[in-house]
Amino acid sequence: MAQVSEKELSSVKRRISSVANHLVPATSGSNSGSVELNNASMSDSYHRIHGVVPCHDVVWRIACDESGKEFTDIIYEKAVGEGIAKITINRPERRNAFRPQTIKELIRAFNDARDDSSVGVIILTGKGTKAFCSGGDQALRTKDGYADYEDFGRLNVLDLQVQIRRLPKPVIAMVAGYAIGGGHILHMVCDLTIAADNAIFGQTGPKVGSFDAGYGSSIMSRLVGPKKAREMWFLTRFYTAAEADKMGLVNTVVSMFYFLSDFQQENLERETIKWCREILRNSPTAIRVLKSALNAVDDGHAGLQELGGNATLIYYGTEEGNEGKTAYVERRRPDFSKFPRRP
Ligand SMILES: CC(C)(COP(=O)(O)OP(=O)(O)OC[C@H]1O[C@@H](n2cnc3c(N)ncnc32)[C@H](O)[C@@H]1OP(=O)(O)O)[C@@H](O)C(=O)NCCC(=O)NCCSC(=O)c1cc(O)c2ccccc2c1O
Repeated sequence: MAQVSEKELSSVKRRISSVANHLVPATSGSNSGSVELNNASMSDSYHRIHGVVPCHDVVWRIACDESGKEFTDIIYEKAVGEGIAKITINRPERRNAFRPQTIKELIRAFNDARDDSSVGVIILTGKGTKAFCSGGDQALRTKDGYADYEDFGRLNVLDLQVQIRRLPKPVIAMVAGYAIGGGHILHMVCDLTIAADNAIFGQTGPKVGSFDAGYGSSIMSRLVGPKKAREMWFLTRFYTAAEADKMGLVNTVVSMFYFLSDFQQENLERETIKWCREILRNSPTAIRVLKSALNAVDDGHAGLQELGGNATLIYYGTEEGNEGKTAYVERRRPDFSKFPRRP
């Protein structure tokens, strides 16, 4: 039998390792999390340079917006020393169903996180492990929407959906328990969804006399395909996290907890933070433009406007753009002759 030389052996090893580097773990949701698994198995120069994503605990600090008004229906936090904001719907006794006040507070917190240049990623979640959000508070439903402190109804969750969609930073839904009705739509309009293994997804609209014929239908159809979207809306079934994963409704499923010695540790947030940190290592402008590009076709004119706004934003930072403004301010004719007409 022919002997294999050291050189041939090392060449085979290199090729196997190169192929292995392109494999993603077959199962998501291990306790160690997909990011760690991927990185651990990769030894190419890209991974040597960028290294593994840190997994130390995050320290949360309560945040407020510029109004300084306290939040009652949500908890708004920012991670100390990291670009992560976390917004938690805080009505666990109602399975985190929202009322108009909840939505108003969510809009305020999302506005603040958008304007805060130290924030690069926003997590949306629900208090406790039983529900992410169970949709509109049915006890407050009126003939014209949902009403709490006012004597007219609102459907202001629609404004929140648009806000999340247009927000130039990634929004990650961290889902434990039920994501139902308007709550299910909220997770769908987020850019990514990290689900715990106890998560349950579904629409109830046609059972409780409601429907979302906007993003709730169109984005769902994009995510799971037109047939599955019809199934979700027409039959109003609930789906497990594993089923949602298979349907493309979520990015990954992780076990809610893991056990370290005798202690039960929170795993869902740990994994979500890893995803945040991985995003935060990347170029914020690239992420911003990509988010608008990924939404552009589906969002029509509004989508194009968002993408176009990003082009203007970048152009303002160029010498060429600046020449136009400077010439105007100096009351002279602009000289664009030095700028290339690229092929
Ligand atoms: C989510 C559940 C499946 C959970 O069931 P479980 O058995 O775990 O818990 P309970 O049912 O006992 O609930 C505990 C407690 O919470 C109250 N609660 C739960 N969800 C709601 C809710 N959405 N509104 C009001 N209250 C809620 C429940 O009554 C219990 O209270 P107790 O006092 O009895 O302890 C299950 O709870 C469930 O199916 N919930 C209802 C889900 C639902 O139908 N949501 C509404 C869909 S419609 C919608 O969300 C919606 C909102 C909008 O703003 C729109 C705007 C524009 C277009 C469309 C919209 C839209 O469709």
